[in-house]
This record gives sequence, structure tokens and C-alpha cells, in this order.
Amino acid sequence: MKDEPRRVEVALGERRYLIVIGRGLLDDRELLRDCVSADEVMAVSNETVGPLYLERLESAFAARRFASACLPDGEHEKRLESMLPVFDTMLVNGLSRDCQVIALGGGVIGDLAGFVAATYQRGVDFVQVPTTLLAMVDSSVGGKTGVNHPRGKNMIGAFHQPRAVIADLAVLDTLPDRELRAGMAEVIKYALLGDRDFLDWLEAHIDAAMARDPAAMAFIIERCCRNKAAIVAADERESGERALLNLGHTFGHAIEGARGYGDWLHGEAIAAGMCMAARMSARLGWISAAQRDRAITLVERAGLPIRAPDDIGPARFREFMARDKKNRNGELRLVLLRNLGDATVTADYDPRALEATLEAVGHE
Ligand SMILES: NC(=O)c1ccc[n+]([C@@H]2O[C@H](COP(=O)([O-])OP(=O)(O)OC[C@H]3O[C@@H](n4cnc5c(N)ncnc54)[C@H](O)[C@@H]3O)[C@@H](O)[C@H]2O)c1
Ligand SMILES: O=C(O)C(=O)C[C@@H](O)[C@H](O)[C@H](O)COP(=O)(O)O
Ligand SMILES: [Zn+2]
Repeated sequence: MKDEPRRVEVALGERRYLIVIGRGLLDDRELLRDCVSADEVMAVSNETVGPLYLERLESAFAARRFASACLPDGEHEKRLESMLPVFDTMLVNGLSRDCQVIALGGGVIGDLAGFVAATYQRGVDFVQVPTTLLAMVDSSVGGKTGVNHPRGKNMIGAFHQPRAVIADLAVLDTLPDRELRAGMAEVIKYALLGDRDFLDWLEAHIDAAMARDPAAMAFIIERCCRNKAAIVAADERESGERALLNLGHTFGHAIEGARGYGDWLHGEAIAAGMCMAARMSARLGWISAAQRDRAITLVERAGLPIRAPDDIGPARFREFMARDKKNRNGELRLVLLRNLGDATVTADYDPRALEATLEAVGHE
């Protein structure tokens, strides 16, 4: 018997949208046509995902004006220049302000296509069709769109919520193992920042999840989407608690930036960044050494890096961290652990704990 899709609502005051999670959704034309209501459709994907799944969208929207663009693959392509060919395609095809954009891909395509939608003719609607675990549990939800700048991650962008998120679990069958592991970093993030029960569950089921057990995957994706939907509903534009979703990201974004958005995947950098946050929290005495090790062990069991690359010194970390979007009045705000399953965003910490954590990169 086919499982019914799971549905998670993101409620933003009067506005709301659905995240639909299930196997085979890309073959459900009724759902696709329901979510994408416009007569003019622009699908954005990349050279890896497009050949695998774009045809499903093409055939679902054959009766409408349909245009598409497949960008080169990779995090380094998440930059302003990559948006131009997408705008060109939209203009050449005469797409009006009534068109809708579909982002078909991982977080890179989701963030970029979302920003295209936020800015094309001052803003059109878009639908997220995430194809990585990371995009299903995190980037497709919540409306953060944008691109990187050589001086910092996601430095140019806009809040622009999708009108729907369609997560077809079948597409994960073609996702490489390394990308699955990268997605698991954001999964572990939700547990550490605010969901202690989920942390216990993950510790018991991480091996099943890494083996792509279908029930475990569906449970994980729904649980993470519910967590994210609740945080985004409470603080859509990150004036407060949404910054908790940045656990591991102040360090992680510095790693990505210092490596030139190249060899370290976002999820890998965030994994190492979360371990740094755990070590710093332990140095501050906010969590015990045993709790720190529990967090790090889970990251390690997911096959993720637990250490930042040793060629990024404290000065380079600080250079990127000084530009972090969470900073206020020149103060470096960090997401740290007060307990497992209980993170806090604060600039109120002993700076020596940060210094020691940065100095120890490569040694611990
Ligand atoms: N907006 C947000 O809230 C948010 C949240 C988390 C991360 N992000 C951003 O997301 C990006 C990382 O996303 P990602 O990890 O999905 O990386 P990605 O988009 O680069 O995708 C990872 C790789 O998997 C390939 N791929 C995607 N789906 C596939 C499939 N089904 N089968 C085979 N290959 C597939 C892609 O072509 C790519 O090579 C980063 O830029 C990060 O900053 C944004
Ligand atoms: O949705 C959010 O809020 C997040 O912070 C989710 C993060 O996982 C994601 O990497 C996000 O893109 C980071 O945003 P930024 O504002 O720190 O650039
Ligand atoms: Zn992230």
C-alpha cells in the first residue's frame, strides 16, 4: 500500500504554505499543477539534477508556457553572475510578472532560484522542489534566498517564502552518499539546538538513517520540517530565535569562505562548526565534557568531519566571523549550547573560550 504524503504547514500570520513529503510526488501531476498555478513557468535546475528530473516537470506543465535553465553544478556557482542567464531565459521567453519559478535541486539551486524569484520584475512566486536531504530538511523551508560573495556566505539575498515545498523522497535514491551525510549535519543541528527527544531518537537510529531506511528518512524529514516551521513561524526575519538555526554556522561559514566555496560542502563545514561550538560551550562550562563528546560522537557516526581544516588559522576565522550577519554593534554573536537540545544566541561569553577554540583548530 502506498503511504499517504506527510504534510507540514508553515504558518506566517495570514500567509501559510505546505511542505508535502512523500515518495513519487514528481509523478503526481495534480499536486504539481495545484502547487504551481501560473500559466507561465520557469524551472531552474543544474546540469546534474536537470537531466534526471526536469522532464517530469516539463511533461506536467506541457500545456503551459514552460522555460527552463540548467546551471553548472557546485557551491561556487551560487553567485550573482549565475543569476544572469536565468533572467536572460525568462526575458527571452517573454515571462511576465505572473510567472512562477520552480527550484529543482539542492540548496544551491533553491537559494539562487528563490533569489531570482524574489527579484525578477520585483518579485514573482516560486515553488521549492528540493532534491537533497539538506534541501528537504532545511534550505527549501523558511524563505532565506540568496547568493555568496567572495567575502562572505549568503551576503546578498532576500527573504522570499515559497508558495509550496514538494519533497519527493524517491529522488534521494540518486543522491550520492557524501551529500546524504552533508544533509545529516543540518538534521543533527535541529536535535542539538532544541529537540532533545529527537537527539535520543537519532542516537538510536543514526545507522538506519545512514543506510537510507525509508521509514527513518521520512520521519527525519518531517521532524526537521516541523522544527523549522515552528521557528520560522515565530521569527520569520531572524530578529531573535531564528538565529538558533545558525548553530555551527558562524564557524562553518568561515570554513566555507576560507576554502573559496570549493572542497568543503556546506553540511561538512557545519558539522565541524557544530563540534567547535560544542567544544567552546564545554570550555565555558555550559555543557560537560561528556555532553560535548556525546554531540561530537553523533556527528562522527554520521560520517561527518569533526574538525575544521588545520590550515585555517584563528586570524582567518576571525576575518570571516567579523562579517557574520548575526553580529550587532561590533559584537560577535555565537550560537552556543547551554545543554544538549538547548542552544542560545549570545555575545555574552568569555572571549578566552573563543580564542582557545580557534587556537585549537587542527589539534582537537
Ligand atoms: N536557505 C536556507 O535556509 C539554507 C539552509 C541550509 C543550507 N542552505 C544552502 O544550501 C546549500 C547547500 O545545499 P546542498 O547541500 O543541497 O548542496 P547542492 O545544492 O550543491 O547539492 C549537492 C549536490 O548534489 C547534487 N544533487 C542534488 N540532488 C540530487 C539528486 N537527487 N540526485 C543526484 N545528485 C543530486 C547536486 O547537483 C550537487 O552536486 C548551501 O549553499 C547552503 O548555504 C540554505
Ligand atoms: O533558515 C535559517 O535561518 C538558517 O540559518 C538555516 C541555515 O542552515 C542556512 O545555512 C542558512 O542559509 C544560513 O543563513 P545565514 O543567514 O546565516 O546566511
Ligand atoms: Zn545551513
